Amino acid sequence: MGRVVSVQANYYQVQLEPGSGAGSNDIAPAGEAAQLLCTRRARLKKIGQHVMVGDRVRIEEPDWSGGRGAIAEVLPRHTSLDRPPIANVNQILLVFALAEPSLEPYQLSRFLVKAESTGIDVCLCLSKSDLISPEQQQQWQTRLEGWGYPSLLLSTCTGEGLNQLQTALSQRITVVCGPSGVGKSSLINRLIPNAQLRVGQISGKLSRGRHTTRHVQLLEMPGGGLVADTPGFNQPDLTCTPTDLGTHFPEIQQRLSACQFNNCFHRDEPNCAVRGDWERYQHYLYFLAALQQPLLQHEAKIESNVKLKSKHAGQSRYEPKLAPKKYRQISRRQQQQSLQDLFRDGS
Ligand SMILES: Nc1nc2c(ncn2[C@@H]2O[C@H](COP(=O)(O)OP(=O)(O)OP(=O)(O)O)[C@@H](O)[C@H]2O)c(=O)[nH]1
Ligand SMILES: [Zn+2]
Repeated sequence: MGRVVSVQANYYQVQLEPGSGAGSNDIAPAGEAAQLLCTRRARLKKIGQHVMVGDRVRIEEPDWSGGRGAIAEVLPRHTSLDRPPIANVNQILLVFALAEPSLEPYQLSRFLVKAESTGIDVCLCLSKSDLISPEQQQQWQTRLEGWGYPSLLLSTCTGEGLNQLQTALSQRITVVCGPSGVGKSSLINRLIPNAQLRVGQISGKLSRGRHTTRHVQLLEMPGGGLVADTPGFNQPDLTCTPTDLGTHFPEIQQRLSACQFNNCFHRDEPNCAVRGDWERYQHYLYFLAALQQPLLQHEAKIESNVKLKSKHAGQSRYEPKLAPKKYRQISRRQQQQSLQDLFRDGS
């Protein structure tokens, strides 16, 4: 048995589990490499079984001296991420710098919502603690606790928090993410000395890091556990539904039992207990509006193509409108116009 730690074309680098295998030929002889370069059995191709980084796999016919093998089976995945494409991740390490680049609350919120929407545990780290005073550090921590997130202070310069980070990463599969230039690669390099990930320089004026991290790869921690670096990106897109958005805010979850509605957007519903003066309420409203916008457009399109038909017993249903004669098709401009009217009426 082993774990796929990287994929290149049709080859899979598999880290072997210590002492795995039943027959004598299945057990790696002492002193042989702990990784095998594997292909995927034709049978797996036939059934459309893909192999991802993070997959736990069974290897057949290992060639110990050549360092080769063939993947015969992919075990069921516990989780599966799209970006980066990694299976069985059980922790997201979200890294934000306290300075250089400065911590933007909306941006952090967006990353938190995105991370929560995967359903995977989130561990929040505040890096470059050496750049701000202990009082300021404390202020940030207290503020983020108000959001529902304890945070770990880190610095690769002073070494603050690195032992705790090592403990947090051991025995788990962790993906490290966050904006560009916050020090993700530097942290991994400190924890895994032979990782040798490229560390970018903050580019002068913009205080933005360069995108220097690529290739999806799981690296083994000295104390156990696997970790993947990801390229920094500054604005993750939110893909959850407006209805689900509230479930990604710990503050809303805390207040939910007091809300009397089960389909509430906590916006202007009367007597909603969630609406209120908690700090991220404005973030919530902002994201909600952004998520609802495309839906409104979609609904407007449907409504312009159907009409509501009343049926007996108070029932009604939508039926397609009779198509206008071909030569009298309405212009795009008119269509736009009517969509805009709909928005005005609806708002
Ligand atoms: N002051 C200070 N600087 C740091 C610290 N950690 C990293 N840096 C610097 O921050 C810059 C960016 O570091 P990286 O490790 O490349 O950041 P990254 O998050 O991997 O960046 P991307 O690969 O672009 O996503 C480098 O110049 C590092 O030397 C820290 O703890 N304190
Ligand atoms: Zn409510």
